[in-house]
Amino acid sequence: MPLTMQDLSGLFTALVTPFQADGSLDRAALTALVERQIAAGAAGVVPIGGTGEYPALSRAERAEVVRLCVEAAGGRPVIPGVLSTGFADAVEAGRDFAAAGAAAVMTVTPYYAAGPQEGMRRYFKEYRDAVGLPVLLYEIPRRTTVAMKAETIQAMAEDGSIIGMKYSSYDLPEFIRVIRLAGSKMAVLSGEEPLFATHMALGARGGVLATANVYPERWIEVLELAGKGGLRDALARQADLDELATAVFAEVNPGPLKRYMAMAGMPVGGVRLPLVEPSEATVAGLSAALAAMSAGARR
Ligand SMILES: O=C(O)C1=N[C@H](C(=O)O)C[C@H](O)C1
Repeated sequence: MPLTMQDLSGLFTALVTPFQADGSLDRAALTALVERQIAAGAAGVVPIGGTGEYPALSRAERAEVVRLCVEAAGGRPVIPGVLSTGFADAVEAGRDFAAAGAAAVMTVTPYYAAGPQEGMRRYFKEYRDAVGLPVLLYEIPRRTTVAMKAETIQAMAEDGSIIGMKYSSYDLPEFIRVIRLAGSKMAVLSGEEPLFATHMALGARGGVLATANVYPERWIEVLELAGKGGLRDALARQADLDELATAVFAEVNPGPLKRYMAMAGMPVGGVRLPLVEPSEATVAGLSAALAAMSAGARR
């Protein structure tokens, strides 16, 4: 059965891509990471997004990562990122991932040569028809400079181009407009950790979160509190995670996150160029966040 918007609820972990000391894929660490997420109750996993370093991987490595995630996910949906700049490469990647067993793809708005809103709507309509997999729109203006209008997202949902989207933006008024215009036609997932509880309270059905690599259970707690209308309790439960998010996103993700994972006893190797190891100041922030999370675990 193809994935539908009803399947897009709960926590989806934006997976890092573990590397060995020589920079090659660490297949065993990736398998263990996926199994940990599924055991914790994640609804599915999202490999090779920004957190998974899509731009730094070869075509063959991306397909291998998807295949390994499908093997380890025990039937839970694997929804790989497609971060190619334009149509032909994005279609090629989507077809590779379909062959590797992906349940859907999370495809970023085309960037560098982005086009107007109507061009974006037509792009995703043709893209959906070309890849033959359900598609989630991935909007992240801070990385792409592309911001979608709620009306365009509504049109994309109504013409069947998308079954959902990851909303990675701090524009809360537009988020509310997306929920109002399109929230009954496709699933909105939050991609902004500091806004996650608020997005849930405003109508998101779940999230695609990077720090869930380390703390899936805590994010599921926040999700459940917010989903039951307990926004204040959800925000309180999220407080330690907010300090972690500030430290993790102090530099380009996933450099700080991978270092934090090593500090937390989950070694996943380093990042590939042009990303570099986090600065001393960022590591100090990560250490403070780890102390706060450890203290919070005892509460
Ligand atoms: O890889 C992802 O999916 C995510 N990427 C964003 C980023 O790297 O900026 C962050 C978001 O939490 C998930």
